Amino acid sequence: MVKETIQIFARIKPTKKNVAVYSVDNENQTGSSLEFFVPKDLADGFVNNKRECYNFRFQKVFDQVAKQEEIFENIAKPVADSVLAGYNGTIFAYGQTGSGKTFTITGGAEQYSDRGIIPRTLSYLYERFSQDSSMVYTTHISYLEIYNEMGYDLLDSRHEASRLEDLPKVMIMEDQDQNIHLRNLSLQQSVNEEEALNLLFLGDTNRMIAETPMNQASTRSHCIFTVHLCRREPGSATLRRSKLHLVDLAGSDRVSKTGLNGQLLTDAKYINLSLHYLEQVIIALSEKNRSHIPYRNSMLTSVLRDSLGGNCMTTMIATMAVERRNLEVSMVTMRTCSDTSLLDSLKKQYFIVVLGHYFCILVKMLKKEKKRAQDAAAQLANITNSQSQSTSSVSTVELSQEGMLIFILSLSGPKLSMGKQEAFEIFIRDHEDHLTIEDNKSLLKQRLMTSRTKYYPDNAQIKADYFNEEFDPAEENLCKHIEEEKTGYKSIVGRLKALRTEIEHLQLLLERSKVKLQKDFHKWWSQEASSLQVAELTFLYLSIGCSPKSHWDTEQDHTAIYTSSSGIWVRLLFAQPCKRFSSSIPLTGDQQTDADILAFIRARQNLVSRAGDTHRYTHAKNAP
Ligand SMILES: Nc1ncnc2c1ncn2[C@@H]1O[C@H](COP(=O)(O)OP(=O)(O)OP(=O)(O)O)[C@@H](O)[C@H]1O
Repeated sequence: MVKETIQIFARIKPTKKNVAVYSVDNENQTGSSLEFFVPKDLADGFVNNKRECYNFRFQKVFDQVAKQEEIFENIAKPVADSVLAGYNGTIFAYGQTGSGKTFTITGGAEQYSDRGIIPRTLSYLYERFSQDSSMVYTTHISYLEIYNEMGYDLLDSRHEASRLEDLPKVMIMEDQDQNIHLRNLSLQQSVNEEEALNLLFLGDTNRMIAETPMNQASTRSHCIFTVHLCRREPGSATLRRSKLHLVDLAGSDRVSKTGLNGQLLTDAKYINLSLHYLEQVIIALSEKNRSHIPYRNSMLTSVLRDSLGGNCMTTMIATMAVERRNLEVSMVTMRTCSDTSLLDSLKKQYFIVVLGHYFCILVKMLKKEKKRAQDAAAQLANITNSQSQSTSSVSTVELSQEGMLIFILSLSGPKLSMGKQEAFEIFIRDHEDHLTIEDNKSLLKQRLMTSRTKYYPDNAQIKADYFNEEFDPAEENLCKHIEEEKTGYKSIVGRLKALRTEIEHLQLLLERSKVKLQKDFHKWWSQEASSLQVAELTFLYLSIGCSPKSHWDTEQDHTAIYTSSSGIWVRLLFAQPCKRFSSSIPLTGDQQTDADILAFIRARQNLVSRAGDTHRYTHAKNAP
């Protein structure tokens, strides 16, 4: 039933002003293509100094006029059908912020016809249930939000009254068979379309929305609306379960271009990182024979793990805005999406590289031949001169016919034009008398044609012969070496990219740890403050116990030195600044001996430690 596991469509958001130049070709049998023309002198910001024409391929491209119904019929209905047949399915909307992801997945609020994929799919599913009396269907709905790598249940009734950080987080659990279970995510039964829609609306009101420079109501999180379907024949205990994930991904903002900062910037970093991991998973899935799929890198891919690839039907809708100012980002979306789907294009690129390499070799060969032919021509000119000076000697030419022909070839390039061929014939005729050429002219011509075939890659035998005869092994080694270097650099670049991603990940973790540390510190400090008061009292008591000749010195803000009359000193470290214990404070108290004072300090050490470990006695020894 499920033929293609990953299908990628493109949808272009209606735009009235400043539309970029593009064309859609849906007539092609192997898919649709979307071509963008980017003139070099685009005035409003995007300077294109590379190509002018960009072509991307998709399963189908839905241009600006496409209605929601058309999107449902072409994209969502086949996936819903496969879910009804018992397979898992996933539909994503991927694209720049403000490009129409939410409009496509959930729909617009202005008119009934703007209903998106979710309400239409629910409607379709319940209609199909009612038509099929041979099965008993049960549906449950879950609505998960992933915001900054944390999962939240959008159907949790505490959402409205609580802050996001106070809500229970959805945790990913994995059983022995590597099945994913989500703790704290509720599954709510919906017996009809109306109940399912109510759950959708409840979840939508709880979504994380913020105003960004690109979209007034931008979804800052990935939202996964899942229909859990269970069907069985009446009277049978055998259940068949399937899931349909309808995913509205957060917008792929270019942080440098969209002027984000603060929380929005942090959001964007999380969003881009998780989209990057999703992209890696989709690329890995589309590669045949790939054993490891990196699902665990992000929460999004972990949650969708059992509904991507394999028997599941995965559909991606690349949404894009085609205003000229959005062109650069839209092209990133297209590049991401079209590359992931059309792995063939990678193979084509590889073929082009190989071809390019072959042409390099060809050019080198031609240069060598040209040189040989030039030498031969010079030799010929010498002989002709000496012929005209001495007519008695027999005319012999050391020039190989091959070299001669190649000389002519080098004048014209691989395609010998008629003009050049005539010139060649005239050249032969003029010099016929001076040449001792065994072959006649027609044979010569025939050889010329044979020689030319060497320059075309279609005759493997000739090519092999030629390479054996003519190819310089040193040059070949050099080429090999350069290729190896190139491959080495490519793998280094790949590793660096992976490292950058890793660093970004670590930075996010670091930021999270910082916040946690700050929280912990505040908690610790409030407890500490009360115990400090006890410690302070102890210290005052200690200072009263000093003899008049002894004194206190503040060494730094947090340390003070007590020096006794006989020169015994103790350095004390305080959690709070202790300026007020300077020697100017008049000391009162009993005349105690140094031994008394040390015994006093020792006796209170436990007390002070118990008071919060704020005072630590670092030294207690005789002064030098
Ligand atoms: N095909 C469409 N037809 C009419 N209006 C559209 C279409 N696509 C998008 N819009 C409108 O464009 C605006 C932005 O769309 P939307 O909120 O769906 O973008 P988004 O990609 O989900 O953005 P974000 O990632 O920031 O959440 C909305 O007002 C929406 O109604």
